[in-house]
Amino acid sequence: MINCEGLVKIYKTDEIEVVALQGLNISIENGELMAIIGNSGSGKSTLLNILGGLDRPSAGQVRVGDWDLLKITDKQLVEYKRNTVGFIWQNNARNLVSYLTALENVELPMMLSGNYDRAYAKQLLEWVGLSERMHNKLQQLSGGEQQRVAIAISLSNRPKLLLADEPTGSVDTKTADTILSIFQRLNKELGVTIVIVTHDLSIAGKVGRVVAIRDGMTSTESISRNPSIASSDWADTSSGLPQQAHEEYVVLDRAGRLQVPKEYLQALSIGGKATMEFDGEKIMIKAPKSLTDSLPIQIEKEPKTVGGKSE
Ligand SMILES: Nc1ncnc2c1ncn2[C@@H]1O[C@H](COP(=O)(O)OP(=O)(O)OP(=O)(O)O)[C@@H](O)[C@H]1O
Repeated sequence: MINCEGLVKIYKTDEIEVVALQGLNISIENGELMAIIGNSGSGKSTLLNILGGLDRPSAGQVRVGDWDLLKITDKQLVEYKRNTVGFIWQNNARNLVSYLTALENVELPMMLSGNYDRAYAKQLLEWVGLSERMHNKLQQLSGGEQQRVAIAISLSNRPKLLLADEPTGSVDTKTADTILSIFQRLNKELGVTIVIVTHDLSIAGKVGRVVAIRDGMTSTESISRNPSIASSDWADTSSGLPQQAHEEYVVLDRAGRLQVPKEYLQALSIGGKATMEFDGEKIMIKAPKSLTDSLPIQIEKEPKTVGGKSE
């Protein structure tokens, strides 16, 4: 469904350039329910905005289904956003109208895109557990209920891909669990591919695959052994993900490059250089033997002499 290779995004402002994605690789299968985690500023929202057609990539390859998002024209991008992708944000006020009912809110984008279908709008609200509240005005609904309306709206164009940026960021744990169950159900019943960007490790632990982004590149990937295990049974790993349920892998790009966590490098005082050994089974990266070796540039203490003259 999604394939990004060497994806680069550079934001240019008057004075500075920010490299938000620096050669990111990721593949997401059709029908997957997965999460993307990473520290603030690591490039998660940038990736999601590019996949959602809200932002343009600077270089690299990014494909969603048959669409090539690097080469897509502005006109095609409108069609892509209308037919292929649905979006959910943390701040749902962005796509809800407070003086309309829940049902009218779902019907509105259908009318605007010329695909009005009242039965389907009702069906969507049932799927998100709001059949009893669909005639209530938005302002009469709780934050969690409003977020569920936002999920229904995101599906109103029958997208193949659903992108959710911190969908549980402003709700309590119980509501977050409800929202995740809705995603699981939609994923299973509609077959829609769902990508969730989240800081919430308990959410991340309940999906099939979690990809961690660090400094605009994919760093590690955790694959669920058994997604149905309750998160409270799990022990934490260094990434904070449930150990018994997820197996963590480091991600290598095509050229064999990988990211070594800063903490590991700092713990061994590895600077610009390291030694690497292969013993037939393992690859070991170690700090250089002397401190001088670890400096990025080696400084020669004695000038070399050639034919009696200093060089
Ligand atoms: N429109 C923009 N103009 C300039 N720089 C930007 C813009 N949007 C994002 N950035 C920069 O790009 C980098 C990645 O930002 P991004 O929002 O993708 O990170 P994030 O992982 O989603 O962070 P958070 O979890 O805080 O939302 C950051 O350094 C950010 O300051």
